[in-house]
Amino acid sequence: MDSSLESSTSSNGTPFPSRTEATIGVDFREKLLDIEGEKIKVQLWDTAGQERFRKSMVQHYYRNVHGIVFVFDVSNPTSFCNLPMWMDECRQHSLGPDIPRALVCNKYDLVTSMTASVLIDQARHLAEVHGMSFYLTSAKGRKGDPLDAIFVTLAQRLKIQRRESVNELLLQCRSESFNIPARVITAQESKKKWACIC
Ligand SMILES: Nc1nc2c(ncn2[C@@H]2O[C@H](COP(=O)(O)OP(=O)(O)OP(=O)(O)O)[C@@H](O)[C@H]2O)c(=O)[nH]1
Repeated sequence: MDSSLESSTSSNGTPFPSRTEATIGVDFREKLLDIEGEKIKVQLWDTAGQERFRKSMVQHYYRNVHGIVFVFDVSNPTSFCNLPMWMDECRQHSLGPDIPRALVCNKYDLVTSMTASVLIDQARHLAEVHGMSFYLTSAKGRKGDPLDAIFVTLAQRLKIQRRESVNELLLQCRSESFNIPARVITAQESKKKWACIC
């Protein structure tokens, strides 16, 4: 969504746009997060929701995706019903289940927990089945909404994944170093091998 006029204040204290333009293609933002003392720059690619503005969404944008946030409008059940289509779109672009993902049930300020309880339960279940973190949010002025938590949690999960794959690589290097065929190893080669283990 592209914002224009600004009026009320959103949950994180920034002005909430009173009128927005539909996203055409993709919109891009950057956010600096502090994850366990490490500064991590998160790039957010917001894809157009409307089919007619999504034509320009080429394969290129799906490359190098490290996390996915599915957002639906809790006051609009159709947007929930569209979720399988979005999940399928990700699958078609080779974004596997190993990529951390979150399901965000937004515009919570427009419903009551009574009227939306069935939809929220279904969404929570969908998130559980697909291993996604689940959030109830309102981008509009509800104090304490977990907007930052969505991205912090994704970044934390990515950090853990990275650590695990580095450990795996190190283990692989170690086991490979025990399988070297018996031959003379030059000083240069042996340096390389140990550099990998360290
Ligand atoms: N009340 C309320 N309005 C919201 C909230 N989030 C977004 N909006 C409003 O909803 C309208 C449309 O925004 P969205 O439907 O989120 O836009 P989008 O999903 O990015 O749609 P595209 O740009 O077409 O991809 C705008 O007028 C926003 O100001 C929310 O949490 N509460």
